[in-house]
Amino acid sequence: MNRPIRIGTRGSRLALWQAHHVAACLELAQLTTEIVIITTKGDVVLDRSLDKIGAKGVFTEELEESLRSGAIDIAVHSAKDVQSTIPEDLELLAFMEREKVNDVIVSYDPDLDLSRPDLVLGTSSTRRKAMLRRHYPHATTAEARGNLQTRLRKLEEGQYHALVLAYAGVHRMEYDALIRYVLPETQFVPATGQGSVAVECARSLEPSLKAELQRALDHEATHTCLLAERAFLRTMEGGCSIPSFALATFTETGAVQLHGGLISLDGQQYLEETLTTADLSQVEALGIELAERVLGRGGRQILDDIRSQRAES
Ligand SMILES: NCc1[nH]cc(CCC(=O)O)c1CC(=O)O
Repeated sequence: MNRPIRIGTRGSRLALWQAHHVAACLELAQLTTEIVIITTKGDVVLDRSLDKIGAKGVFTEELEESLRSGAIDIAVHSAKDVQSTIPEDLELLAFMEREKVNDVIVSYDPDLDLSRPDLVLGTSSTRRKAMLRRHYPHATTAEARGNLQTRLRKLEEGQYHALVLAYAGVHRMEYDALIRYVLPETQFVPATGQGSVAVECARSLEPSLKAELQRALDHEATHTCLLAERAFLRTMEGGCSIPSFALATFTETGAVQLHGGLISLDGQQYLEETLTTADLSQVEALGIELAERVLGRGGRQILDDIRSQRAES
């Protein structure tokens, strides 16, 4: 191809890091690139928490429109922000090698004491809020919307003692020096897709170009894990506003282990399951099975409770 690959991205610093990462991988494969910045609803509406904006794909919709119109060839997302079901005419072409998956606690205070009774932690994620209620019941959580830089400014202004964030974003933005604790991924199980970058394209993109892009960008082990996690998420009918969690990893013998579940908003009910398959063609079935078990053991009730609590607020 003799014209540059047009890479669509949101304009936040983390999104741009991801887009430049994609561009660098494509240039290694002798392709030329051009980055096209696209503003999404999630970037504009900053005064409401994500579960109140409600719509699926608040960070992805405008990018998907640009794929359809041909204004861009590929769209780059944090894999975590990609809805569990994407439109028929689009496809996820690649999942890039995953960064460390953990959530971390970030603070300007090097002596931050997590046991202080008046602890205020900034987060807008329903999963993190619920997990914090479970593991740090003495802590209060406060909304922390906006991009990483905005959240860090609020932290610096003293709106919270610390923020709970994904290691991947903190590291990519080079704020490692502010990390006070790395939360164990067995307890603070990450959101589906956390730490990976997803690359989306139109199904109609030229097949030979698709194959070339995939060779340059896709990380097979990450892709396999994300298929399991995303099948789980789809079956949970979740979206980012439901406090479900799932993490797939490879075992030493090359099998895929999926650990996932659901937590109630108050952190009181916690359902988790772990399933393993050595047959890598069955990882999506593994995700579906895990979600069905969680739903059957009381997860359906937790989801109904969350829906009725939301309807009241
Ligand atoms: N929902 C926002 C979002 N989407 C991806 C990341 C972090 C990087 C990643 O997981 O890929 C973040 C911020 C956060 O959760 O701290």
